[in-house]
Amino acid sequence: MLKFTKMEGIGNDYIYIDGIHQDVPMNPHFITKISDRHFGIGSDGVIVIQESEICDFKMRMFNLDGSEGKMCGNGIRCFAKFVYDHQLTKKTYLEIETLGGIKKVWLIIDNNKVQYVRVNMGQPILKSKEIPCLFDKEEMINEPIEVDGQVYYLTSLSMGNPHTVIYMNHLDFNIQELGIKFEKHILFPESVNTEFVEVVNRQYLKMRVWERGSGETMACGTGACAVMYASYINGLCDNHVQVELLGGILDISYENGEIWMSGPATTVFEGIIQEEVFNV
Ligand SMILES: N[C@@H](CCC[C@H](N)C(=O)O)C(=O)O
Repeated sequence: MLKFTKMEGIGNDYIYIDGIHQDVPMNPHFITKISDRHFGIGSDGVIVIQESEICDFKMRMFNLDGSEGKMCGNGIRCFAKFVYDHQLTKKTYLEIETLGGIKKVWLIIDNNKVQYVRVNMGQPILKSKEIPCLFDKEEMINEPIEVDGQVYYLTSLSMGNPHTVIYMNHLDFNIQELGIKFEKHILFPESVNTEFVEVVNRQYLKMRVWERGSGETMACGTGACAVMYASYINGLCDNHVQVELLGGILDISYENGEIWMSGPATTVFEGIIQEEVFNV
């Protein structure tokens, strides 16, 4: 049997499992099964807490379809709350190893409770090769790309994982139909997370996201950071914005070449996964 905690960061929900004291079967069958909203616990994916040789902890994250993601912005805030609440550490400043690099995280505690979490998300990467994006220019900033006979202007970057940002007049559109076209687009050999953005003003952006491996989610932390930076370099916003997603608002800023993200982290419930679920 495996203990788990269901947590969410503005509606981006994952199943958190302590992989330090338990053996976690990190295979796609197990991930998709427990993430299923009918046959499992229900989530956008799974996050496993591991020991790290270079940091306080290591975060592994898996999307709904079982694919492994390199970084997760909403996930890392909940990860930090998890290790603090489960007394795996007493520290309120943590360095967390991810496949998308080392992230620095601060827990803001009041009344013995984690009130919100602030993360240094590092430097955004624009180089096409490093995203990776098979575009013939070094960077893809507001470039016209034809998708199914229609032209969209794409700004692509990595926040430790790949993103492409598209500006829209409004966000009332069929994301199921459009999102998948970018996720599977030949320009992105490792697939891509796609953010659709409405600029409300220079300090307030609205977005919807289509995540690779999970489809539409209520929120994406790395996506909100990608949106902030893309909007900043396109001259559409200041260096400190509120980003509104379906599940809530994140505070994102760009200071001295690095992106900062602040937002909530919430525990929903805890439970035990029966052995028959993972012994297949
Ligand atoms: N929801 C996440 C991002 C999760 C990973 C993404 N789908 C990928 O595969 O890159 C976030 O909050 O950043």
